[in-house]
Amino acid sequence: MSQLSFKGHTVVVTGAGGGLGKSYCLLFASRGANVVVNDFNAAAAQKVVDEIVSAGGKAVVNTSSVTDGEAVIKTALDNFGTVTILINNAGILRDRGFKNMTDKEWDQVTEVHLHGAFACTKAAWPIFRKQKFGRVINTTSAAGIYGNFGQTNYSAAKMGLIGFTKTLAREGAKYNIRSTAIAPVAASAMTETIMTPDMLKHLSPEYVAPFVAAVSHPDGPDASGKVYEVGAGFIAELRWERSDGAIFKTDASFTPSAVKAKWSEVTDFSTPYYPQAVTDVDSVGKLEIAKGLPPNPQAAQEVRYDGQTIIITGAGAGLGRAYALMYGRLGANVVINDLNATAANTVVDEVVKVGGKAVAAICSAEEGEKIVAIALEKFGAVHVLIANAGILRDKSFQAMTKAEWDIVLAVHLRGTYKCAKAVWPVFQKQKYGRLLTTCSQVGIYGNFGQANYATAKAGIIGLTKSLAIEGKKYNIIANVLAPSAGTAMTSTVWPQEMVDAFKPDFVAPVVGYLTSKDNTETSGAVFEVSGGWAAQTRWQRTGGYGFPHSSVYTPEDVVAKWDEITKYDERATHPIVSGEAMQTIFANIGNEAPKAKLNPDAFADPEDSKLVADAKKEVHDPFTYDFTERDVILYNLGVGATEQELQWTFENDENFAALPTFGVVPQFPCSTGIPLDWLPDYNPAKLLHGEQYLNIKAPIPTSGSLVSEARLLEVLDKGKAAAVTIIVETKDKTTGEVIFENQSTVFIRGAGGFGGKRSGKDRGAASAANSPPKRQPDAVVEEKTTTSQAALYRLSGDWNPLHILPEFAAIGGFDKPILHGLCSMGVAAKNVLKTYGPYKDIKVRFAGVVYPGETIVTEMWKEGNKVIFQAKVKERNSIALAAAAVTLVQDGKAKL
Ligand SMILES: CCCCCCC[C@@H](O)CC(=O)SCCNC(=O)CCNC(=O)[C@H](O)C(C)(C)COP(=O)(O)OP(=O)(O)OC[C@H]1O[C@@H](n2cnc3c(N)ncnc32)[C@H](O)[C@@H]1OP(=O)(O)O
Repeated sequence: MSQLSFKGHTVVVTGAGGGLGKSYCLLFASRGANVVVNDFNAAAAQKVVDEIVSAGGKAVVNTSSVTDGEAVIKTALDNFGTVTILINNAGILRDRGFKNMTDKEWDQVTEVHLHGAFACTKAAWPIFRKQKFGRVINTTSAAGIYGNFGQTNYSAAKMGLIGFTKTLAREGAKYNIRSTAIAPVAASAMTETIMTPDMLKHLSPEYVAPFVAAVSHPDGPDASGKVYEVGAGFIAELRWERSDGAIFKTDASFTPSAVKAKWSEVTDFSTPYYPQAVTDVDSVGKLEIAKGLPPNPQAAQEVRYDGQTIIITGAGAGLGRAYALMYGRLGANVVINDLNATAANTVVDEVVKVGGKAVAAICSAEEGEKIVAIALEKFGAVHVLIANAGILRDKSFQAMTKAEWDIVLAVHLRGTYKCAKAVWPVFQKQKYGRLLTTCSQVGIYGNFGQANYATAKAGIIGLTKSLAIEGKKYNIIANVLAPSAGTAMTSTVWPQEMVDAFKPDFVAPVVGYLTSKDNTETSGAVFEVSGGWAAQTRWQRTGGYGFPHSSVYTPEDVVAKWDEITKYDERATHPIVSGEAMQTIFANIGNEAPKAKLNPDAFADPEDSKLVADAKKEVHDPFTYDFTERDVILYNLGVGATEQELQWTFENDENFAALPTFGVVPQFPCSTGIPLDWLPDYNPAKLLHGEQYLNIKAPIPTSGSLVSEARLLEVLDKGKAAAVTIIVETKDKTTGEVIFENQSTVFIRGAGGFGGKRSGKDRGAASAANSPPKRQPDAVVEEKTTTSQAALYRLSGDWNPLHILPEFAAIGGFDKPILHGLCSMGVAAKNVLKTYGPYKDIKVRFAGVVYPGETIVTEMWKEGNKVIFQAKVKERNSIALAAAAVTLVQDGKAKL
């Protein structure tokens, strides 16, 4: 494809004085974009601008804080009149174990990552909407996706940005504004300590930037609302995967003990589902099923809370109240936190009535220390924290005020942090703690009009996963619940009958099991729960694509490999911890393509037209062909070897071998992978195989891994047709030894007349005319092909429909499907081998078609160490292979 240009685009990159940000700036500028280089460090930003300007690009510095998004975007408007792409890249780290983390360290990280991204995006948003184009790239991290030790603040912020991205994607869709989250892996202080400098160079930001450019381009792939891990040339997409879950009867038998009895069903991913939005669950249907079930079976040992103290924030009503009553019934001491004193005190009385003990903690959920102090004073310990308090301030992103953003993040995310922080030392000291935080499907999938809420709720997932990791050795278990229930909060957005049907009581038992001492295994997990249904939600990651490290991949390469990057097939995985995810990325460091021996300059030709010269410059990915003896046998059968010839058809024969012309097979996908659609009037149905040259440079293995690299060698303009020759070198993947060289010429009827040269260079044996001597042939062998010959030969990798589909053959001008040229060659070459012994190279011209079922007559003339041959179709007395020859192996020792 042609180069993706960013001419006319203005890209704002935050935190661009070095590392990833700088790399983005250089790439966008090199492709014609105007760039705003934002960084606190004026000197660093200026250096990037200087580098761009001296290379002929356009860039300006901005040194504003990202929290002053207006000022950042204003620089773009003042200098370039608009902004089209915003890359929220600025970030800081304040790593610290949770116990010692200060509020300041928490706040600084959320300030830059979350409030910074909000402010810059908010300032760019109206411009994006007005011009009906915008791209937002938010920078997340594996620490946010999977959690990480010592990074609760960073994990929360980074996961928050995923919720933010997913919501922006929904809100921006109708204005052609796309938002994508990427988790880049690039060399950092952390990786420097565990990797050699040689490995680090493969983790350079240049292995991330082309991906960002590709998904930012107007013609780039649509990655809106999606999450990617990118590093070391490896790219994979992530999505949420949900278990089918378990359904419980919603009556008095729905207890934590019932949940315990069915827990393996909740976490069973054998029939997974891939929700896209909050609405992707049939809650009503599930509730109906729940109602019709028999009473729930209970676990043999009842889940109880006698003597345990539970703190519940926002417990004056709704879910919090339902949890409080459940814990009370099971013998717990419950601390009822709420801002509303009357509500809290009422719930205290209710808990006492059902058999528990309770105390009210009347304060904001952000006052974690105060709540914990009340718990300790009254009950002497805390065993469980349920961070449940929450508010809504829904508004479209365009209309959302900073105050609305701030308060929702403060109550949900900071409030959860503060309460967790306050109980943490208690939990650590007693080496026991159960923490349940409250997320929402909005935080998981994003939702229109809830950018603040989605960000806060997603942030809670990141925080909780990190807490689960840090808490492990202290027997602290932390999970996240995304409940749906009719409450005062949901009543503002749900119809009344839904509010009535989805009782908070139908969520509480799941909370009761997860926070019990009976749960010793499940930690760091996310659950969706509503109306008697409970399911687990986890990340699924595509097998991804790793670009080889022979050169840095390009945005165009990303476009070309998009299907592989985003394909969720059997290679997809479910990483739980960042280490697992990183492994694949680090593994790609070893993905070294064989050093390019095919020097592109060697094929440059002053007589080439610009069209051809440009096409020759394209670099193509190497192709790895993994094969077994089965592939060898299949090929041998495809060119007519029989069960009588066990050396070719039985893998345990002591002389088992591939026929020499098998050498065309490993390279075939590589040579045919070179695009030819740049030729004017290119029609693949009009393509015929014209000539083939194969040079066998080493013994042919019968299984293994071979890597082929292809380049355009020659393009000739035959007037009515184009003749294109491709050269391919095939090496053993392990040893690097060259096994084959192939030169394939295709003849594309109707694609000539583009102004190229007519005659090619002398390529020695590869282009020799090989005219048969005037005498009668020295040997003649006849072989009848079968009518299924092409159908069989296809299985060796040439899937061209010309050989099987009558309709396609008709477009190519044939009455019926024709035989593969390489199949006719294989048949004739096998008969040359049987007559004269092994050879080291072979060249043929496909002069006329053969139909499956026809008889191939091979006529041979031995001339020194060469055998010149031609092949005719007996039934039509027409030439099929001309100008053909092999060079015999002198010592005759090669293994057949
Ligand atoms: C890289 C990927 C590689 C592999 C992809 C392959 C995919 C496969 O699935 C496709 C196939 O297997 S197709 C089946 C095998 N091929 C055939 O059956 C083609 C048979 N040949 C023909 O029909 C004609 O020769 C025909 C049509 C080719 C030419 O006939 P005419 O149009 O009559 O040509 P003519 O007037 O004789 O000559 C014009 C100029 O072209 C040169 N030329 C002729 N035959 C050629 C050939 N086979 N290969 C290359 N060049 C050829 C002539 O020399 C002449 O050049 P100039 O005018 O400069 O003298």
